[in-house]
Order: sequence, then C-alpha cells, then structure tokens
Amino acid sequence: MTAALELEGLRKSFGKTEIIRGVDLSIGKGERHAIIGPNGAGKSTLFNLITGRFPQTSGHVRLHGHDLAGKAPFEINRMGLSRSFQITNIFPKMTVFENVRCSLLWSMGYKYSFWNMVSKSRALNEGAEEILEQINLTSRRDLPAGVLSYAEQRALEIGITIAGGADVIMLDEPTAGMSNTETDYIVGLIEKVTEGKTLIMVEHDMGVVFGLCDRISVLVYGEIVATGEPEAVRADQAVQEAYLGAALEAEH
Ligand SMILES: Nc1ncnc2c1ncn2[C@@H]1O[C@H](COP(=O)(O)OP(=O)(O)OP(=O)(O)O)[C@@H](O)[C@H]1O
Repeated sequence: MTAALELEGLRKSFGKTEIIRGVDLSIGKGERHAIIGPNGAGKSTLFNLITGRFPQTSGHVRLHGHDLAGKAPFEINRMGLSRSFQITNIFPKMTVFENVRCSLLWSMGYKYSFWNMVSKSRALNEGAEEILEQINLTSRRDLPAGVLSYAEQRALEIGITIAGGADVIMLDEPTAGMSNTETDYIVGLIEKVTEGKTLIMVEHDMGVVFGLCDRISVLVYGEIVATGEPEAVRADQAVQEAYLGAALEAEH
C-alpha cells in the first residue's frame, strides 16, 4: 500500500550548515505520527520541507506516492496536505465563522475577489457550520476571532487546517502554552477531527504524544534516531540518552 507521506534521503542546508541530515520516513494512511526531539533538532525545518515552504537541498518528499519537488505550498495543500503553525494564524478581526468560511473558500480554489459573489453559497455556509460544530465553536461563531481565549483560538486554527478536507494534517505544537485542562480539551478535539485521517504532529508534551500517537519518530540534530510505537521508543536506549530521559524527568 502506498504511504500517505514518504521522506527519502531528505537533506536541507542553510548556507554551509546542514540542518536536516538524511531523513527517511514512511507514514501510513490513517496513522497518527509524532515527531519529537530537543530544541533546534530541525522539527520545524522538516515541516517546512514537507509543506513546500523550503526547497530541500536533496532527497524526496512524496504525498500519496507523488513527488512534491518544485511544488508551491498552495499546490501541496490542494493535493491534500494541510498544516497549522506554531504561532496562531487566524484573522483576528474577522468573525470565527468568517475565518472558517474563508479557509473553505480558499481550499475550493476561489480567489478572494469572488468573496461577495459566493458569500451566499449554501454549500459553503453549511460546510463552515459543520466545522464549527466539530471544533465546538458554534456558540462563538459571530465573535471576532481575536477575542476568543487562547485555547479557542488554537481550536479555530485546527478548524481552519482541516477545513479544506485534506487527508494529511500536520500540526505544529498544537498544545504549546496550554494548561492541563486546555491540553486535554485540544487533544480530544484533535482525536475527533483527525479520525480516519493521517496526522503528523510536532509536540513537546510527552503525555500528549504517548497518548495520541500510533508511532513516534525522534529527531536529534537533523537525523531520526528512532521510529516506532510509543512503548518501543520510550524503552529505546539511544532515545533515552539523546532526549527522552531528560524530557520525561522534566515532566516530574
Ligand atoms: N531559515 C533559516 N536559516 C538559517 N538557519 C535556520 C533557518 N531555520 C532554522 N534554522 C536553524 O536550523 C536549526 C533547527 O531549527 P528548527 O526550528 O527546525 O528546530 P526545531 O526542532 O523546530 O526547534 P524548536 O523545538 O525549538 O522549535 C536551528 O539551529 C535553527 O537556527
């Protein structure tokens, strides 16, 4: 079966510094996969290579078997891959509903100048309402997005990420800066909205990673030092030494 996402010999240098140093990884359809690793390991860079934000120095990224070389981020998005960012990426003055509708519109390939023409489109509105339901923000639909709580804004961002119907969802630190209660809330939401989809997430909270993901890859200094099911990764000696021991200790 073709993998949802496949990385082969992926490398990225900035100037003379090699940041991603030969990554091979295959993520299956419907898998929930976490990429963990210490600060500066190259996790965000890897995300940026996969989503077409940075061109790779060498190697391949394949989405459902199609090589993404030379594709712009919006083209990759239309091929079914959608990402969120570490920093919340919403339009604060637009309403919650408009934020979702706007991302739906974009994913359908309309230009923003057609906004008024299609604003009455029933399918579009119904689609946006459905997403608001899924992210539990129906009661907030007419508020400017900027007045939502931090956790609600992150939920909205997840809604925007899934709005186009992408089947590969990439989330960059979705629970960063959250309390335990907020984290539980967002994890439940991620579980719900990614049901049946492929999820790839960068996450520092080990509780989230071990609870949510089918497999984990540990990136250290631009290389994957281990990939496997949570318990195998947790027990891996190299991972303990390189990263996890310190991260788990830090949690206690
Ligand atoms: N555009 C760039 N130009 C030069 N160096 C960069 C660029 N982007 C990232 N780097 C460097 O690449 C390295 C990896 O950064 P990256 O942000 O990918 O790590 P990370 O694992 O996501 O870290 P964190 O967990 O802190 O977010 C860092 O040393 C960073 O300074």
